[in-house]
Amino acid sequence: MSLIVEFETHDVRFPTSLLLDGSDAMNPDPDYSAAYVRIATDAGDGLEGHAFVFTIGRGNDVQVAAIDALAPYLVGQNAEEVLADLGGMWRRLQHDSQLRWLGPEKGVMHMAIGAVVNALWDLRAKREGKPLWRLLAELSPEELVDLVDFRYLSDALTRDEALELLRAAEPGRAERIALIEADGYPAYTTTPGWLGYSDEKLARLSREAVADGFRQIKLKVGASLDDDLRRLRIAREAVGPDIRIAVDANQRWDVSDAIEWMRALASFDIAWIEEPTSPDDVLGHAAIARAIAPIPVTTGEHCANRIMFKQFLQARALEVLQIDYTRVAGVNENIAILLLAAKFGVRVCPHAGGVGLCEGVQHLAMFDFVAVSGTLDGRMIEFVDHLHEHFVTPTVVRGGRYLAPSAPGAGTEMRAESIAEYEFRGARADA
Ligand SMILES: C[C@H](O)[C@@H](O)CC(=O)C(=O)O
Repeated sequence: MSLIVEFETHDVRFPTSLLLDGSDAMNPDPDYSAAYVRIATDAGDGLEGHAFVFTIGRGNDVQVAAIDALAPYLVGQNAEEVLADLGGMWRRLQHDSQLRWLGPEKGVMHMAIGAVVNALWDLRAKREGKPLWRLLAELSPEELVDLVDFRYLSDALTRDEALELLRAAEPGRAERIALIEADGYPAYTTTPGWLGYSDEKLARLSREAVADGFRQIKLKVGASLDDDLRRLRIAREAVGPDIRIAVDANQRWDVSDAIEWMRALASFDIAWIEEPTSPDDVLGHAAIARAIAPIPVTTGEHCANRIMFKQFLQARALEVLQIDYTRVAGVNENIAILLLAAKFGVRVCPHAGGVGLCEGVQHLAMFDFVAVSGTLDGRMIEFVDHLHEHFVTPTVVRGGRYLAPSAPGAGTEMRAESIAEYEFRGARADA
């Protein structure tokens, strides 16, 4: 038996100068940051759980403080019992009445629970000697539904319906594991699309993306309609008619603006419009989806929890669902969201535009293919080409596809040298 004895956090911030000349319409100059947590036991095996919440800079100290507040729930606990019942641990943290008061189930405390849950999954996968996607994909349907809290979901997805979905997907698991290991998982890239890039850089990166095997690129939009029209002309010219171009407004518009703006861009054969308005506005997304059909509407990177995703699906307010590795309460909640998407027949294209998100979310997408949806149709994981060098097992994307991780763990362990170099020690910057 071993105990959880170490619970260590770090405020890690990567200056924007490392990244790009301005990011998107709502985050013009972000420092990519990680509110990082490391969990260790006294097992003496040298194995640790590492995870983080992705933030964009000045709020990272607040997020770290929220994670620190969870230490008393973990330190001193029997590690084997905790890792054997991660559904129970998630529900214990999520149902805690005092933690719920800081939510419920949204915001920095919800994401702090997610970081702790994800770090425990990283540790469990290391102990089992498997990449997380493989560990999850080999759990039985009964083990998988035990990970999920179906409270608030039963009007859309019951435990029995989830069991039925998972059992129906059991045949072919071995073949799909082999397929993922042989061919990887499709990716698309946002690398050409950041708002601060010159027209020349946009055209060059778009051509390079096609040469690298990507079949879809994504452009940030929403700052200026004239600029968006010009940039889409340049991108379409650079990639040709067969490569898909998605656009992302990062919550910039009101509903009527979104409809008007997207109608102006429709002639460029848009693959999807991402975050057209507030991530809390389910009915707004539904109105936009109806008005601009057949352009698909998508959201998810700021969707607070499985209950919000449920409503987006019930209202037919999105046609593509974008899970995010650190926005909700960890692997368990993301499994609930993947089951909801499968129930409603909605394709999942995970968000990954941030530090470490590619490394983490690839595991969930591969698990979904093997054990939940059983399909790759129209599905792809976002890829952004920065900061992977700071991870012990960085994402590998080749020929427009994520190669299946083989190293044990969740891929979310940062190199100690990077944490030391980019640990934020200053005073909190002026708001
Ligand atoms: C600030 C983040 O980089 C954000 O722009 C990422 C994002 O919206 C995406 O990758 O999509």
